[in-house]
Amino acid sequence: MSSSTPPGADDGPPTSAPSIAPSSSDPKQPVAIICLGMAGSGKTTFVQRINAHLHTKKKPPYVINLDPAVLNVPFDSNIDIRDSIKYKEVMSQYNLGPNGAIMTSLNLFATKIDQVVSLCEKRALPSPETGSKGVDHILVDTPGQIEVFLWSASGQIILESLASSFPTVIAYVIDTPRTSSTSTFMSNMLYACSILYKTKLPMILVFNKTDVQSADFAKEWMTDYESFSEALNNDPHNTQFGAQDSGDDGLAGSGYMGSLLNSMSLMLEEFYSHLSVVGVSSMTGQGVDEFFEAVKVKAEEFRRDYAPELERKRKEAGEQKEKRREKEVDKLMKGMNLEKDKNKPGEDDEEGEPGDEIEILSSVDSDEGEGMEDDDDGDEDGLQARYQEQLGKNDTLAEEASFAKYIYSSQR
Ligand SMILES: Nc1nc2c(ncn2[C@@H]2O[C@H](COP(=O)(O)OP(=O)(O)OP(=O)(O)O)[C@@H](O)[C@H]2O)c(=O)[nH]1
Repeated sequence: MSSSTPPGADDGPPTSAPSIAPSSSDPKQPVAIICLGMAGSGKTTFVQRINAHLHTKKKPPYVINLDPAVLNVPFDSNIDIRDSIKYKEVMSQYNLGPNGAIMTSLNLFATKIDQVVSLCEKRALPSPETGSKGVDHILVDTPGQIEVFLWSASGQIILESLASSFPTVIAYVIDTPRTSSTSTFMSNMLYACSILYKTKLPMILVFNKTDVQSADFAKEWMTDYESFSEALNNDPHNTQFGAQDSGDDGLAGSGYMGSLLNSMSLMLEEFYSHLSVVGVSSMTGQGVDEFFEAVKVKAEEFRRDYAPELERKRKEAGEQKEKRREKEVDKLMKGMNLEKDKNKPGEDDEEGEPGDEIEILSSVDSDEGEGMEDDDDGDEDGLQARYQEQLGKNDTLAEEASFAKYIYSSQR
C-alpha cells in the first residue's frame, strides 16, 4: 500500500481555476442547479425526482454526479465522477480515510472541470448535427459530506467554473422532520447562511420529506419572529441550558440557549429575505412545480445581480494578471540587461540584433500566458490532443465516455 501524498490532498487541486468565456448572463443558457445538503437529507432522491419531473415535461436535463463514494445512483447521469475516478483505489493508493479520499477524488476531477463545462456548453444549445435539442437545466448531485465539497478548493473551483458559464442556483436540501425543533432549525439556518456567504450564489431552501412532516412551521418561523419566539418558549430544551444563570424562574426560554436562539432569529431576518423557501416531497413529487418556479426567480436574480459582479471580478483578476505579467517581464529585462537605454540597436551587434527584444518579449509572453492557465501543459500535450480528437467526433455520448476514460488515464 503506497502512502505517497495524493495530488492536492492538502492544498486543493493542482491547477488554477480555469478561465471560461463569460456567458452566464445569456438568457438562453441552461440553469445549473447544485444540490447541497447534510448527509441523508435526501439530495439524491431529490435529484432523482426533479430529473423524472423534467423528463415527463419532455425537457430532459443534463445530469452530473459528483459523489465518488455513492454505490448506486438512481438516475442516469451524463457525467459521473465514478466513471473517471475510482474512490476505493484513491483510498488505498494514497492511504486515505473516506473523507480524504472524497476530497482527493474531487481534486482530481476539478483539474478537468473546464472540459466538463465545455461538454455542458456543447449540450446546452440545440445542435442539428447531433440531433440534440439542448437543455434547460443542469442538475448536480454532490457528496453526502457537505463540508468536503463546500469547504474544499476543488468544490469552490467546480462551483465557480459552473457559475462562470451558466446561471447557477444552490438548492439546499433540508430534512424537514429532523429540523422541527427550534435548535436544529436554527443550526440548519446558520449552515445555510454560511453556504450563502461562502458560495455567493442565489439559494433555494428545499424543505424535503414533507410527506412525513409539513414545512409550514419552518416557513412561519422564517417570516414571523413572534411565532419562532413562541415556539422557543414552548421548547423545554431551551430552558435547560443556563437557566439557573437567569434565576431559573420557571419562565420558558430563560436559559442562554433560549436567548441565543432568540437573538439569532432576529439577526437572520435579513438573511431569510434573500431566500426562496419551498416544501417538497421527493417521494411523492409534491412541491416540485413550486421548486421550479423558485428556480426561475433565482436564475433571473443571478443574471441581474450576480453575473455583473462575477464579470467585474473576472475583469479585476485579468487586470491584476496583466500587471503581474508586465512586472515579471520588466524584472526579466532588467536581469538580462536589456533595457532600452542600455541596448540600443546596432550599438553592439554581438549582444543583440534589432528585433531580439521583441522576440524575447513574445516568448516570455507566450510562456507566461500558458503557464498561468496550466502548469503542466507540456506533459499533457499528448493527452490534450487525444481529448481534442474525441471532442471532434459528433456523438456526444461517445465523447462523455471517452472523457471518462481520458480523465481516468490522466490521473494514473
Ligand atoms: N419519506 C421520505 N423519505 C425520503 C424523501 N427523500 C429522501 N428520503 C429518504 O431519505 C433517505 C436518504 O435519502 P438520500 O437521497 O440517499 O439522501 P442523500 O442526502 O443523498 O444522502 P447522502 O448522499 O448519502 O448523504 C433515504 O432513505 C430516502 O428514501 C422524502 O421526500 N420523503
